[in-house]
Amino acid sequence: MTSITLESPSDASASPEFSHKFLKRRAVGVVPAAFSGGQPKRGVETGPGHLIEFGLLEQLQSEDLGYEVTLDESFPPCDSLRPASDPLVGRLRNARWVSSVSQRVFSSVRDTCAKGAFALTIGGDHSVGMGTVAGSASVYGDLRVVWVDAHADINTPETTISGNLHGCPVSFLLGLGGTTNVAHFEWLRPCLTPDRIVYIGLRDLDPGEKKIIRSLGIKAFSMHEVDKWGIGRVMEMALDHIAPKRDKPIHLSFDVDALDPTVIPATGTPVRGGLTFREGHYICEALHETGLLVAMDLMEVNPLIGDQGGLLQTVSIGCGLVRSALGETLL
Ligand SMILES: NC(=[NH2+])NCCC[C@H](N)C(=O)O
Ligand SMILES: [Mn+2]
Ligand SMILES: [Mn+2]
Repeated sequence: MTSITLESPSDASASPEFSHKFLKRRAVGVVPAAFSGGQPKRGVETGPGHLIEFGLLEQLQSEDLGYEVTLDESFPPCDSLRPASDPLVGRLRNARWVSSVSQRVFSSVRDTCAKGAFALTIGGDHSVGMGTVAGSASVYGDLRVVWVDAHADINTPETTISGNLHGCPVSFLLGLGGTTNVAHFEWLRPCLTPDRIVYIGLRDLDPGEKKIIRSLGIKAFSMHEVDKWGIGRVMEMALDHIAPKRDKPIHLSFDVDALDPTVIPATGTPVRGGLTFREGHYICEALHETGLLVAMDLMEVNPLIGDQGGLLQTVSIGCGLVRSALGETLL
């Protein structure tokens, strides 16, 4: 991995108080997953650039947070890995392209985790979630996943209606419904079990996805449960499910469309009735507090959706979610 290390504030290295159950260093490795091939709307591949331009990396290095930040600068531009021909694989669109980019994300996340640093992936569409989670799981065998999303992204090659792979990464991670035999994805082996993932924020599932979640007994807190219990109880119950003794490494895969479209307008598949600004931040804060969080994805920021004001709001809130997951507090 070619990468640059941005200069850190001088006092950052001198943070002897850094204590984390799994990370070895106060360091973040950032993968700018500039990719749109998992869905049809262009623009989402420029999400990482906008987040970085808004100052995300500097914010993580700031005096307040003090991380050593390394950007994977060699991450290829969106279209450079696009194959000349990418015929449908069954119903799946851009399978070859999604596979090669996800594999690239996989290596970068794996390398960051292997160094004991926090792996932050910014996207980019959520199809590469198969690479991020596979990458952290390859280092942390006992990984748990918190998937925050309006969607379950658990369609299989058989259940998908759209054929868009950003609706499928979880089924690949679990090895469901023929995913282990899809052309081009030979590199990806199942690395998760249904009891090790929990969903928060769901509200727009395809019929086949509901069946899968019910039949596998996957723990899911839809917006109904968030309304019923409040986000505080939901986070306690979610953690009790995946890490009752609070001793397992956790990967947070955060699709910004989990938040309400009034909060996050610049995203490709908005669904009304979503999480509030504070609920989104609370999820990140509560996960940071566990001292178990080893990786985060912030996905589906699409700067081409909506107006300039909505873009600025989306990007600034996106950065805030990452800062919360990395320890920013209100007091
Ligand atoms: N990462 C996302 N925004 N996923 C949206 C998926 C929508 C729909 N369930 C599909 O499979 O096409
Ligand atoms: Mn989504
Ligand atoms: Mn998603």
